[in-house]
Amino acid sequence: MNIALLGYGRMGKTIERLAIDRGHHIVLKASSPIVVKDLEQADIAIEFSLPGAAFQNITRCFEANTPVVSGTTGWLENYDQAIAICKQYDAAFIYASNFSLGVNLFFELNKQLAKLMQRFKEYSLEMEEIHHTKKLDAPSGTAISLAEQVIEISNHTDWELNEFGDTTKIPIIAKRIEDVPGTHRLTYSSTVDEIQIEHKALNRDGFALGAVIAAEWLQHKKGVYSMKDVLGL
Ligand SMILES: NC(=O)C1=CN([C@@H]2O[C@H](COP(=O)(O)OP(=O)(O)OC[C@H]3O[C@@H](n4cnc5c(N)ncnc54)[C@H](O)[C@@H]3O)[C@@H](O)[C@H]2O)C=CC1
Ligand SMILES: O=C(O)C1=N[C@H](C(=O)O)C[C@H](O)C1
Repeated sequence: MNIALLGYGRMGKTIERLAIDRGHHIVLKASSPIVVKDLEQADIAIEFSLPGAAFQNITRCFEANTPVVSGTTGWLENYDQAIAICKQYDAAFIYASNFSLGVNLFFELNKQLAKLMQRFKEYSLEMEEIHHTKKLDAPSGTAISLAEQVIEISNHTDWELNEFGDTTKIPIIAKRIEDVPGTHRLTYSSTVDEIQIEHKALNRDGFALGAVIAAEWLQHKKGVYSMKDVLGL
């Protein structure tokens, strides 16, 4: 495939390496806003940029009828509008807060555990996410996805960042430590014990490989999909 990389930072560069290993060609490396014409050589776009840039990049792809895979976090207040534009142009789109196989398996584990725990009121839940100090958004997109999965199943009504006061809300503690690629941990605590699940990324290759696999899967499709569709979960 001819791939346009929209965003050529830590993720863009990792995706480039893995995509070339899989026999693909990089035809665009964009680090600033694009126009429709920039996409004319591309079979697909992979978008990992900044929260303030993602919506415009994604909608340019819809206008160009270039299928787009996006992993940028922190822009989801515009997600519904993006989906409407995707449908208007009969385009193709996958967004995931986390493209790694491991985190997508962890999402399934999280839902199963939340279902099991919801009857047992003696346990309270808290979540922790740890990322490198260059990360712009908090909490992470993955932490928000995990919280939304629990909220759908349990009596929690919302999540809150670095606050513990309201027991109806899931506290998410966001820590920033040099060079950490991404760790997510959920802890159910009672007065006598703790049950904990954790996903720890060891580097960025899992995120990048998942995005390339999603792009290969999306190439000849129309419509809006998720990593659940790609992985058959
Ligand atoms: N969904 C997933 O699996 C993952 C998502 N992410 C997310 O991906 C995003 C990017 O992460 P990193 O690569 O670590 O960030 P980064 O800061 O290393 O790279 C972002 C790049 O976007 C460029 N950029 C700025 N404006 C642009 C525009 N208008 N169009 C295209 N590029 C533009 C910047 O110059 C920069 O090089 C973040 O939102 C992060 O949270 C990161 C890892 C995995
Ligand atoms: O910014 C990052 O680095 C990451 N961002 C994603 C998120 O916000 O969940 C995915 C991964 O944890 C790395």
